[in-house]
Amino acid sequence: MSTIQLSGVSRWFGNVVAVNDVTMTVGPGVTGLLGPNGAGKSTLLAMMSGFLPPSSGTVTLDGEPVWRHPDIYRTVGLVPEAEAMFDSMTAREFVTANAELHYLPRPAAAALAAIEQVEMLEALDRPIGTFSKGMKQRIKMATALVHEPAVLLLDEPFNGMDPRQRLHLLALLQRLGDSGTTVLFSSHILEEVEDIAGTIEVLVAGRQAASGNFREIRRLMTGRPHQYEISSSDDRSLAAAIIADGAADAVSISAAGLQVQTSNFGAFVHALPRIAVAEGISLHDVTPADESLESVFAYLVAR
Ligand SMILES: Nc1ncnc2c1ncn2[C@@H]1O[C@H](COP(=O)(O)OP(=O)(O)OP(=O)(O)O)[C@@H](O)[C@H]1O
Repeated sequence: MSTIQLSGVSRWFGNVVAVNDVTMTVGPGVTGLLGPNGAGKSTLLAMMSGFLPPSSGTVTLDGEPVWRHPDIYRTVGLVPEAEAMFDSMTAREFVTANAELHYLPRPAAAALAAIEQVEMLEALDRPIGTFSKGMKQRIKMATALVHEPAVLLLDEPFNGMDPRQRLHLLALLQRLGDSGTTVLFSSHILEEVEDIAGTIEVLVAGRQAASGNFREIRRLMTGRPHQYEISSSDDRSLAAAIIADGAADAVSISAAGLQVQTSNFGAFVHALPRIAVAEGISLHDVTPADESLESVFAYLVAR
C-alpha cells in the first residue's frame, strides 16, 4: 500500500499560479480530485506523477521525492487525459509494449491480464484506430495497470464515456480501491465524484477548498444553511415549537411535510429530538434536503 504526500505545494507558470500551497495526503482507496476547469487538477496530477517539479513545496511517494525519481514508475500508473496511442497497433501490441518498457518478466501474460481486467479481451487483436473513445480509455487503463501499480492516477478518466462505460469504469476503480490500491482521479463533474470517491479533495483556483468525505465537507460548512425535510405525527405543532425554540432560521410547511432551514447544524440536530420529546411528537423521517455535491461545490466556488 502506498501514500502520496503533498506539503505546501505550489506551481506557477510565469505569473499564473496554477496550484497554490496545497497540502494533502492521498492513501489507499478511491479519492476524487474535484474542481472546475482551470482549477489546477492536471497540474497537481503532473506533479504527483513526477512530470513537473513543484515551484515550491514537496511531493513524496512513501517518503521519497517524486521529482527526478524514476523508480516511482514501478509503483505509479498514470492515465493521462490525452490519447497518446498508436492507432495502427492492436490493443495487445500496445499494452505488451508498455509491459516491456517496465521490464516485466512475462510481458505478454501481464498485458493479457491487464486487458482482461478492463474487459477488453474481445477486442484484443483489433487496431486501436478502430476503437471508440471509451474503448481507448480502457486500453489506456490497461496500460497503466499492466505492472500492477500500488498508485493509480487518472486525469478526467470519465470524459467522453457513455453511461455504460462510466459504470464499468466506476466499478473497476472501486474494485481497485477496495483491494488497497491508491486511486486518485480528477473530475469537474460532481456526480462522478459523489458516486465513487471515499475521500474528496476540492480544488478551486489552485487552492484546496475542502477535504474529507462528502458529508464531512458538507458539515465543515457550518455557515451555510442546511435544509431538512421532516415528517412527524404533528408537523404544525412541531413547526411552532421549532420556531419558539429558535433552533432554525426558517420553517415552512407543505403537502410534502415540514421544511426546516438552519445555519447551525450541530445545535439543530440536538434540539430536534429534545423538542419532539417535550411536545410528545413522534418523528417519522428527517432527511437532509440539499446534500448534493452540486450545492456544496457551488457554495465553495462562491466563497
Ligand atoms: N504549461 C503551462 N503554461 C502556462 N499556464 C499553464 C500551464 N499549465 C497550466 N497552466 C494554467 O494553470 C491553471 C491550471 O491549469 P490545469 O490544467 O492544471 O487545470 P485543470 O483543473 O486541470 O483544468 P481542466 O479541467 O480544464 O484540465 C490554468 O490557469 C492554466 O491556464
